[in-house]
Amino acid sequence: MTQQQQHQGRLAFIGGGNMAEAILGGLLACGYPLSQCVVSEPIQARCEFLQSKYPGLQTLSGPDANSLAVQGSKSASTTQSLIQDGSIQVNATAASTDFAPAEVVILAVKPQVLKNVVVDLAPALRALQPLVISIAAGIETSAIARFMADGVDEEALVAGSVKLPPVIRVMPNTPALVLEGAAGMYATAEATAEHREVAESLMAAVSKQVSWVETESLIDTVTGISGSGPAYFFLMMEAMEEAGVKLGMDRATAKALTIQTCLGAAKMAQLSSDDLETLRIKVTSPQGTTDAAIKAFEAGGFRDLVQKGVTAADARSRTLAKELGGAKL
Ligand SMILES: O=C(O)[C@@H]1CCC=N1
Repeated sequence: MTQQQQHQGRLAFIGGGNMAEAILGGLLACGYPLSQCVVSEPIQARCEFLQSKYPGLQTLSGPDANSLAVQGSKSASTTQSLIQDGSIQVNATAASTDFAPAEVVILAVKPQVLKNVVVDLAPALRALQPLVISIAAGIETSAIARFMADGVDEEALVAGSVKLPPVIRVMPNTPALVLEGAAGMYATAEATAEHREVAESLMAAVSKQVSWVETESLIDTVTGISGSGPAYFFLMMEAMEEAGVKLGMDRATAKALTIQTCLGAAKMAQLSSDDLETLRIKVTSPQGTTDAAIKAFEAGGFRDLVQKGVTAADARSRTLAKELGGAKL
């Protein structure tokens, strides 16, 4: 049994966008049971798309969809009545409308709506104590804890009479869609070793690289490197394709050569025991063609530019944290 298959508990995805789909698709590809997954997604057309792609998947849409996804449905008749009163639509095969409360809740909504979503779910989360995994960029675990504590006396929290669920923050990236993701993870002190293992096994289904960071601020740096990173490589590839076209090559050839070069370089970097600098030097004959290109890049301040780009993403992640998580409820 692979590590990815170890945890097979009830999973609730809150938000059914690209990243949720990537994680779900990867888990199913690794043998995770479809009947254990439920997706709450406000856009009905998106639910239908997910249903057609993953036949039998339970998707929920409507005002109570998030809490139903977390709390589960005690019986098919409960679900039926919810459909009849029009407040919720449950798309599932009749046999699987009865589902248990979530053991893991994956918060996969845009950072801008995370606060409202978590505040709405707060009583259910406190009652059920699932492992909460957030993939929202920029929202700190302390903010998520504050949203989950909505309406609770500070004293009750301090005294421990009200407990908040453990939170693990993940910054995945879109190559997860093709099972080649890279993810950074941060766990709060409340998360146990078992919680960490569950979160890691879920993310490992779609990520070839899963790295834990010891301080939460490093999640902002993960965002600057691997979260936003695919776009940097796409930009580089766009520029190389364009350069080929300007030099007289047809676009399709320039694109294909660029993509395979990027893939080949990444694979070499991954498989070789040489460091990145040595790999570069091995391609670069003295006074040769690569040497000419690298000199042009260095003269244009390439490294400094990359530093600036990564730093800008890191800084934006920190600003998002202040904008979206900082305000007291
Ligand atoms: O650009 C963004 O805000 C998100 C976070 C990392 C990748 N995309």
